Amino acid sequence: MKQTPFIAVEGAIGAGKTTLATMLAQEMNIPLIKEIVEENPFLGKFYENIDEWSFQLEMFFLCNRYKQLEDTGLQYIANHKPVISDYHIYKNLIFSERTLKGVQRDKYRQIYHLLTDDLPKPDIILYIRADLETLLYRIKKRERSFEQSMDTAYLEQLILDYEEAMASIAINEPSTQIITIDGNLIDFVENKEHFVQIASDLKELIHERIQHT
Ligand SMILES: Nc1ncnc2c1ncn2[C@@H]1O[C@H](COP(=O)(O)OP(=O)(O)OP(=O)(O)O)[C@@H](O)[C@H]1O
Ligand SMILES: Nc1nc(=O)c2ncn([C@H]3C[C@H](O)[C@@H](CO)O3)c2[nH]1
Repeated sequence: MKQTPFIAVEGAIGAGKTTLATMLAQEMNIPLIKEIVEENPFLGKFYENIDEWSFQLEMFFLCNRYKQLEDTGLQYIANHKPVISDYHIYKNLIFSERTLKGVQRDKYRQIYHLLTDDLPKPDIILYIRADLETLLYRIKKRERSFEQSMDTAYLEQLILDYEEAMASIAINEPSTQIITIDGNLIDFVENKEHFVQIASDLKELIHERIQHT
């Protein structure tokens, strides 16, 4: 087991991944690998017409994350340096299995495995589990214009897909440790004690992993 962990923060849209990953990177003084959102040319179009734009959008996310994680592997993981990201590569499949259909979905799956099977995978996932009401509130609060017309059913389904995906990782990748955070009750933005607790649990887990190396 590696001593220097690769940590990923995950959760459905608006769960607080970027916020928490940024706070932890600062607290632990480790580099942050962050999703590129603002420069994404397809997101706005995608939310207007999912069927029309899903393939371009999913491929765009996949290519960007592939490049980022390839660089992360070379720069940090190969040199045993800890790092935290605000996503797990697996989220590409969580989304694409919902948004793509037929031949496009089959082709995407093949490309996904070709590109990602040998990429570094996180040792620890911080999974922020939040319900529909919480996510809708945060998406509204964040005010990204293209997300305001998001179909509630899409988000509701995504919450279920995330639950399934985390359960599947827990079974199929037993070396990956998942810490689940109750995103409805734990407010690491407004409540300092909540953040301190998350950081302390994470540090303890990292310490335990080192002890068992
Ligand atoms: N625990 C929390 N309590 C209160 N507000 C929060 C919490 N976490 C995040 N927020 C707020 O919710 C909004 C969404 O957070 P953030 O952008 O970190 O989510 P995300 O999971 O990275 O989103 P995306 O899936 O779109 O990448 C932000 O305005 C953030 O300040
Ligand atoms: N379809 C689709 N596939 C992805 O892999 C993916 N990753 C993130 N997103 C959406 C959620 C936020 O609106 C916004 C920022 O996270 O982008 C995605 N949408």
